[in-house]
Amino acid sequence: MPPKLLIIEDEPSLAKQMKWGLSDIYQVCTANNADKAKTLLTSGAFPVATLDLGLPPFPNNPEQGFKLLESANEISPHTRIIVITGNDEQENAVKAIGLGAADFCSKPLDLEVLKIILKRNFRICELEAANRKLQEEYQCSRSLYGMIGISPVMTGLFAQIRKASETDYPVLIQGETGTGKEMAARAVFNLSRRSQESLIIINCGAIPENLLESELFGHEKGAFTGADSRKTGKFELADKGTLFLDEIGDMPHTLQVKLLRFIQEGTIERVGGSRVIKLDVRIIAATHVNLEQAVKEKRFREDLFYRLNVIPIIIPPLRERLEDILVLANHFIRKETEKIQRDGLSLSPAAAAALTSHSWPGNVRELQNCIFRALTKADQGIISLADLGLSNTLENIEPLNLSIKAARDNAELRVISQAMAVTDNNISQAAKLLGVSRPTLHDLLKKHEIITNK
Ligand SMILES: Nc1ncnc2c1ncn2[C@@H]1O[C@H](COP(=O)(O)OP(=O)(O)OP(=O)(O)O)[C@@H](O)[C@H]1O
Repeated sequence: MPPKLLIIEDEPSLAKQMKWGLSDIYQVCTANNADKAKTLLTSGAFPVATLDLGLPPFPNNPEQGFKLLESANEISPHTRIIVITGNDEQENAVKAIGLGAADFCSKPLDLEVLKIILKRNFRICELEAANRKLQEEYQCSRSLYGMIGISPVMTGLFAQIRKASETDYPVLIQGETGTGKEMAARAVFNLSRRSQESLIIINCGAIPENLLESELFGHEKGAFTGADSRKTGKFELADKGTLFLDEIGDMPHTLQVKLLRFIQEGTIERVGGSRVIKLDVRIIAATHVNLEQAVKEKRFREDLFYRLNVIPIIIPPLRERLEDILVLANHFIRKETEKIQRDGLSLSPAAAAALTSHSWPGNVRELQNCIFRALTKADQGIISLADLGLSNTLENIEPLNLSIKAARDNAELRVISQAMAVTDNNISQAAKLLGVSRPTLHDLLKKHEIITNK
């Protein structure tokens, strides 16, 4: 389909001439007044529009055109407006550009000149659209509702979260402590059609068993000693919305049965009550324990596990996504320094290397705390190795050599040694494997002081 062009022109003969001359290149629509132009622009369907500044009710005055230009910038900010002005109205053209017009073309119109201007502006529009798309994709692949990650596993995880949010099925998020399970649950909720309703969060591991039941399902007045009024449980509070059951692995067996019943039938009963209450709640559960193992050990009901695990989301520990560590660290530095208005702090190379070689048993939360702690210690503009206080990794860090040359030399040495090993020091075969000539390999062997007996 040819791209759409809007011609805003009140002079019927000129509009007709332009339409006739441009219809074989563009899908041309015309508007002979500002109101009609605004209505058409609202669709956002026109990458480019031409605008004759003199519009009714004052065709000899450019003010109506200027006003429309300003509104067009708001109604359809991506439309490039080409202003059509009289030859002797240079001032108006300049003013129009100042108000946001992309270009101008003088009257009397030379159709060939207009075609060149249009072509250029349609091209710019295409490039701008492609750039916006790239930026959106880039942003989407690096973060999702505050979750940062550039590693392939994290970008894959963002895609999984988006998919999960399109349905109403239960989601089971598994991952070590501090990996971002709650963040992932919030992202699923925020992206889902239920995002305007409540997200109710309960940590099943933090509440004693006897209280957890009434916290979740509510109780009737007099249900037990001390129940002097009726209590609405989290399930009812989450009606139409989402219930996030954190640390589901810690849920006692008796409550696992009640949860299973809810998932199967969509109903609950309050403690001490006999009324069956039908609810519409999406369940997201999370745990740091290996639930499959817990099922094997009969600590968790197998049927409930399968009911919850309809959409499994597994968040890998930080040590399995090393690419994310510095991105996260810099994110936390930026976020915190903005808060405390202390710009320009950055990690020293040694500190950066220490962060990537630490094993992070506490995952992202531990990294975040480590950065916050370091920020309180860092003076001047640098966060040093000592500021991080990662005592257990310090001894393991070799003196730093972050030069590209050293990295290349290391890689070179490694592959040459491997090639020589697999070919039993046969220079011709090794050179072939490495994709270099024999003399080059000889030079490289000399450079790396690799001694061969052949
Ligand atoms: N990908 C991420 N990007 C930015 N911040 C993150 C990311 N993952 C985790 N965090 C931060 O790390 C901390 C821990 O995250 P969260 O509470 O979601 O983890 P969790 O797995 O639910 O932890 P727990 O197992 O203790 O319940 C939070 O402060 C969160 O903001």
